[in-house]
Amino acid sequence: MAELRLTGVSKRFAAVQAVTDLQLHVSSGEFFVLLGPSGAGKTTTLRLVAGLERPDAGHVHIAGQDVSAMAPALRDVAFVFQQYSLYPHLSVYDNLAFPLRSPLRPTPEARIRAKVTEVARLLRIEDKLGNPATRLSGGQMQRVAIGRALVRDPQLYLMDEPLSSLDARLRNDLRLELKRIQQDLGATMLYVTHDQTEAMTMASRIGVLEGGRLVQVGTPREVYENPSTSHVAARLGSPRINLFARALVPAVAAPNDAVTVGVRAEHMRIHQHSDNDAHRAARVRRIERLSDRHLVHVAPEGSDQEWVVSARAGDSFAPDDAVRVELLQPLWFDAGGRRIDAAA
Ligand SMILES: Nc1ncnc2c1ncn2[C@@H]1O[C@H](COP(=O)(O)OP(=O)(O)OP(=O)(O)O)[C@@H](O)[C@H]1O
Repeated sequence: MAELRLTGVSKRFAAVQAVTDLQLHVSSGEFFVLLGPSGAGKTTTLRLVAGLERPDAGHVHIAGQDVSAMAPALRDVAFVFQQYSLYPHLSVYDNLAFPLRSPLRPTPEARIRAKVTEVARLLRIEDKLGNPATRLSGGQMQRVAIGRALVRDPQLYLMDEPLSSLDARLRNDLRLELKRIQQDLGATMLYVTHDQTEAMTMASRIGVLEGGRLVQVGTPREVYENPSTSHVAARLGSPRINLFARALVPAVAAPNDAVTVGVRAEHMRIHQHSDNDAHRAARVRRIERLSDRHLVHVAPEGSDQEWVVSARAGDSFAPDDAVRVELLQPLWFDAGGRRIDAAA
């Protein structure tokens, strides 16, 4: 497995600047997740690494070698696309064996059989090896597509939303399996998603892309706890962070330039009997009962906003209760959405 380095990589398609001056270092054995909304430049970044696009500027290094001008087939990367692209006339076995039968990598049949069997077992499709690829469920087809990348031992795996076409249950299962497999193999992974749960649970580090620029890189915890912008704050976490105007909480001490406040549901506390003016008066609207906690939706008095507050399952609230809400860990942002230190 190898490290990946992008330096000053930019790519434009006609009027669209898809990625701008990307600096990115993925260490050997790291599971690096590129997270961002549609159009942020995630797929373009993967395609630049795979060699399916040429950068207008900058360089791509894999294992210390500058591959910027190298043909895709010579880069020794395995790419899994969003939609499974299997050979329908071949069996599952032959689909999995296909990359090993490439003239570029002649492999003895006995070795192919061992590898295909091992990967089929990892992905729990051993009993499907004799099936035609078309006689599989969507989830099984996507497992085969992932398996085709895993049978090889490339320097780098590139995965473009490989789980997005699957139903929620299968996505959960495969998320855990992929992470386990990546750890077992010690594989270097560059993985694209717009699903924050995938990013939070799978990544060693996350890079948040917005408008073709990397706006923050860090461990899931760092990015969650210390987002550099209000956009990044909104990208991670479920329920979504509560973002509102600083003017809505005038009694709470704030840095001078603060325009927007972000407070996560678990960083708000509801008081049923409080006369502390720093706690914002609000009214309960509705309660979502989850197994381990309740999400209480409250409206600050005199506003049309709704905040979501996480409360213990034992706490009892009812719609229309008059309450006060304490902000435990507010994050402050300036007019441009940039984070300001609470001490500023
Ligand atoms: N071949 C192309 N020709 C023209 N424009 C392109 C091409 N490929 C990508 N783009 C544009 O570049 C921008 C980035 O696209 P990209 O596919 O990398 O985004 P993404 O973050 O992967 O989005 P999604 O999550 O929707 O796949 C978009 O505005 C897209 O329309």
